[in-house]
Amino acid sequence: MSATFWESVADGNRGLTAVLFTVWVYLWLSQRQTKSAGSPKLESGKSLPTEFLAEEKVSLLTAKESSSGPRRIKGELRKAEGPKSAVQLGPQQRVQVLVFFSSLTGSTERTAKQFTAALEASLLGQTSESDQVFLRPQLLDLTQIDYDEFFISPPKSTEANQPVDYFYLILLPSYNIDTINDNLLEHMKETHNDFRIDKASLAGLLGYSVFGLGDQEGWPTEEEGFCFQAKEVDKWMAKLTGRKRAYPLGMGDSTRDSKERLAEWTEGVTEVVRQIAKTGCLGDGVPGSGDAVESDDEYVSGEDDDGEVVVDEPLQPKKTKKSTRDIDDVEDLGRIMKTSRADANDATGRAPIAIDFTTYSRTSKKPPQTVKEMVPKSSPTYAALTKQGYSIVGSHSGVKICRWTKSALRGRGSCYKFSFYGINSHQCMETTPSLSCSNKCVFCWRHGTNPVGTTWRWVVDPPDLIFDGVKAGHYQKIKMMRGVPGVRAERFAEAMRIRHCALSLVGEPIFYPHINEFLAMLHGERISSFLVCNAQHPEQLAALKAVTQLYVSIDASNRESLRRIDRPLHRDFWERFLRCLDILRERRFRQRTVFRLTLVKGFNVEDEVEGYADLVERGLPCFVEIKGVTYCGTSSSGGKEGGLSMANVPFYAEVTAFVEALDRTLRERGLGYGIAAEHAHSCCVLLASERFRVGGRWHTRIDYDRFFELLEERGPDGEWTPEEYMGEATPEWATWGNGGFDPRDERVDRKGRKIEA
Ligand SMILES: Cc1cc2nc3c(=O)[nH]c(=O)nc-3n(C[C@H](O)[C@H](O)[C@H](O)COP(=O)(O)O)c2cc1C
Ligand code: SF4
Repeated sequence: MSATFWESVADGNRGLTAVLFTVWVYLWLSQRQTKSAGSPKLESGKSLPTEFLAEEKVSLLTAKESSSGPRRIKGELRKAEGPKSAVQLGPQQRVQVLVFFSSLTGSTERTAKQFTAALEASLLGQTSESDQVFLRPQLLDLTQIDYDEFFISPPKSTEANQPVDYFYLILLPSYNIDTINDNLLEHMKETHNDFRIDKASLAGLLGYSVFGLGDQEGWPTEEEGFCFQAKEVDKWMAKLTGRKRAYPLGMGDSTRDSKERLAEWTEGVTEVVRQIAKTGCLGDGVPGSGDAVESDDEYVSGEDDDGEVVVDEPLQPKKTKKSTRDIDDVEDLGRIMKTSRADANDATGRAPIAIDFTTYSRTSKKPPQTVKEMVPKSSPTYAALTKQGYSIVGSHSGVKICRWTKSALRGRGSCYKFSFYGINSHQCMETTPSLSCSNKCVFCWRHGTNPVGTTWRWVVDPPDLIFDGVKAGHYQKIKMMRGVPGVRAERFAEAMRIRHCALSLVGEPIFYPHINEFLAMLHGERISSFLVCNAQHPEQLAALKAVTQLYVSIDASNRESLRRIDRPLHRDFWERFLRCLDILRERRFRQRTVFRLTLVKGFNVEDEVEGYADLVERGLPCFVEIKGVTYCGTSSSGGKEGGLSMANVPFYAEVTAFVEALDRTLRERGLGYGIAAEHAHSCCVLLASERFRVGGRWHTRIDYDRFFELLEERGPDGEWTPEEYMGEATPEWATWGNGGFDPRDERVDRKGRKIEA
């Protein structure tokens, strides 16, 4: 009874308190509105704009509010509206860059002063180009400012009709002793967690970036504390600004490479600030524009490298309107090509080049009946591919950054080609000049929508259009990684120079009639070429000029198994396949040749070791890569006839057991192979010819500079041997038995959680 009484009193009290609180808030808000309507200016504080404040004790403008009531600071976090809407600068809007620093022993202060002066010269030098006006960048010492004035909400201009937008740059040394850095971090945490303040109260900033200084002699790795406070500040700024990281966190060792690292970071940051001035936003798709996920699992996708992709939803083909145009004579080809490519050419001004039917079959006498685009913009394939993150270039080429490129940018490991051949994943472009191929492999996720054919029957885009387009597409996608948490400024800067090209995305690169010209363009820019073909086009393979590494996919060891797994369109698929192996055999002393085996349990693993050994004996490739198929889906990717499930994905132990059996068989036959390297992370093992073992050590890596020298000296048809561009010894960590994970990076699982070694 008494309990009920006291409960009702308490309830009554709660109700009364709520009413009083509401009345009080209402009064407070009305008072505030009246005040601000009459006074658009800030109530106190100095104006920032024009004087250079480096040496001053800076006491700056503030958003001071009445202290008599709770203050609600509103940020402007925008939810996934698309990048362009992130921040819109009006004409003649003024942009103020604020450079914050802290320093105990003076080096960061010196660096920050030089940096600000350089930034000022650079920014003010180009103001006239844009509608925006850059105010002189201001340097602010974190020991001298009031955090409430800068790290709760952005400062406001003192002149109402002259709005200013702010961009923050923070240069911060790390200290594992108590310093001002701890106060700043504490302030940021409190602001973010303060229920009265919007979680992203700094979202009104144009953007921010952080550069950390540390000392790797005392704190060698990030795990051991190198630049740990800069990392923390970067993280909290991402939260407070609603992910407006405009450029990746930079880090430099003040005793070694800080100048170099800072120069890279400065270049990137300056470009971003300029871009903001021109466009009013952080750039296409930059997560910092307001639509990213500040979490570690943002890039979990159902893809693996090299186009061996399987996704959860099988893509349904839609009926497309059939072209009714027939070709009456050869001259009509030109007319039809012109009309069918009109929109694609508008942008480039480059016309498609003469069609070149690549079938070499003697029986095919009739030209195809229509010439159309392989992947028109209006097609379901186009929609499906772009949805999956592919950029379609012209009408039959594609580019996409693979998950390893993203992973390497974030210091989370590179693909097996770094471990085996020294390919930097963050400098690797994955592309194909032909999205079409002549197989319908069960493990190809595009089954059902991809264009297939035994002959090239589409409009042909010129190689320079493709080359320029895929590079632009790749760089655009790299730039989109700028604001992603964990991206390393150093790798980001390196990634803006493509050094490798994996021609293996999807489709069949040698199907493209001008593949040799395309390769010459790659090599002309010293971009290495790893070309994977499906062993169905022997004539094109025979006509192929030098590539850095030449692959054929070996998806099965015998005719029946290959028919079942690749579902080839060519009736003479097995003969074509064997002819390709013979071509590789001839090439083995001129090029690095590779067999790539993709193991699919239930399809091409069981009882096939002897058969694979026969194929190796026939083609004698320099290397044999063996990889378990990847599957990340919930339903069949191949439809009723050939769908895969998790049951088809071999465990790494099953892959290694297979490799050991194959290795044994090859040894028994005296073929001179051995297990050279592994990358357990991607379920991949490398068998190599003894030709690549020197002084008891495997040398699977490539001397890329030497490759280009040979190419330049002797031309793409020139004679040289793969041994001539053999690189240094395979690093110990990559050799068989050592796992193959790059020790510079941090292992994480698919959710971004750290995996202990
Ligand atoms: C007491 C002390 C503690 C430090 N702790 C760290 C640390 O935890 N992590 C790190 O990367 N560097 C650390 N450093 C290195 C400094 O961050 C580095 O020398 C920096 O450049 C100093 O900048 P300043 O001269 O502007 O203070 C420490 C240095 C000192 C003297
Ligand atoms: S080689 Fe290039 S495209 Fe292929 S997985 Fe590695 S980084 Fe990605």
